Amino acid sequence: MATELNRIRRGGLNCWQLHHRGQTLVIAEQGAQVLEYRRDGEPPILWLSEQAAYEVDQGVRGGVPICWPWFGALERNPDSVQRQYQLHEPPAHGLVRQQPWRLDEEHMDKEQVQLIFQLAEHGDHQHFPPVTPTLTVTLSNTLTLSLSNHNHGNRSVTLSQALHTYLAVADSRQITVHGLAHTPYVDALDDWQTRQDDQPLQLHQETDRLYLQLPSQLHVEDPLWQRQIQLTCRGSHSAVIWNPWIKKSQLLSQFAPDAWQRMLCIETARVLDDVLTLAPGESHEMAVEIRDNGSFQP
Ligand SMILES: O=P(O)(O)OC[C@H]1O[C@H](O)[C@H](O)[C@@H](O)[C@@H]1O
Repeated sequence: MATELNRIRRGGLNCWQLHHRGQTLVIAEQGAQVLEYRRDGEPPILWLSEQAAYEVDQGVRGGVPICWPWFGALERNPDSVQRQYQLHEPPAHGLVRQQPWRLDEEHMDKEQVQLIFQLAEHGDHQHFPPVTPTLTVTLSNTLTLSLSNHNHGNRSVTLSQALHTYLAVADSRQITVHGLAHTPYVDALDDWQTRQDDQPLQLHQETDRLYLQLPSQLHVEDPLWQRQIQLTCRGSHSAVIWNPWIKKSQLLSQFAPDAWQRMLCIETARVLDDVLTLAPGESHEMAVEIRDNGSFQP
């Protein structure tokens, strides 16, 4: 099929659907949230909840929500991030997941398509720092998401952020994540203690870890789907790995009780010691390339 970009509706949300080089990508304007990424005839690369609600003012469970200008609970962020906001009940994962974004630029050729999204109503939000976030989505035979920030104010700004990537897996109990051994992580489920493993990660229970000092490449081996997904990161040395497992799944919105078996979040981030400080006039780019390497030798 030739390259095609169409405006579509998913429930109450305006979205863009892109077909290019045997791949399909769907992006909601709300939150500039990538919802789907798949190769024709193959299992999806990104996980999207079968219970997803496509409603205005509600983040969609799955795909790649953008967490910005803080990640997770604001009170768990370093003081340099927290002190910039005086909010009564700050929402988890910042301020832009439910905001309208707009497609500002599109560039297409035979090799790749690039879509550039900007926040639509940046100036109207009194709590935003003087920083413009931009999401650039590049689809070649891989998907690259790049979140850039430009400080247009006259004071330094510190923020935390994440591309909260939900990967689809055949069975989360069977996968192995390479690249995490000997890397310190903060375990959000164990009193925020710092730990380290000497083996590649395999999941046996609820997992919520903030890895620091990461290498630029991680690999997810999925023996049942006989494929390896490679994540290559730029402009980030931290990532959050999350799977809610059995009990927590029952508390989550838009999440089937057994959906934990079909997903794993690897969230390219700037968190904890890796938060991002931008001087006036400074810009920064954090990107993740998601590549399906196909089959691998176990
Ligand atoms: O339910 P949400 O606000 O989308 O957050 C979903 C998850 O995001 C991250 O991975 C956090 O580390 C988890 O603690 C959190 O539960």
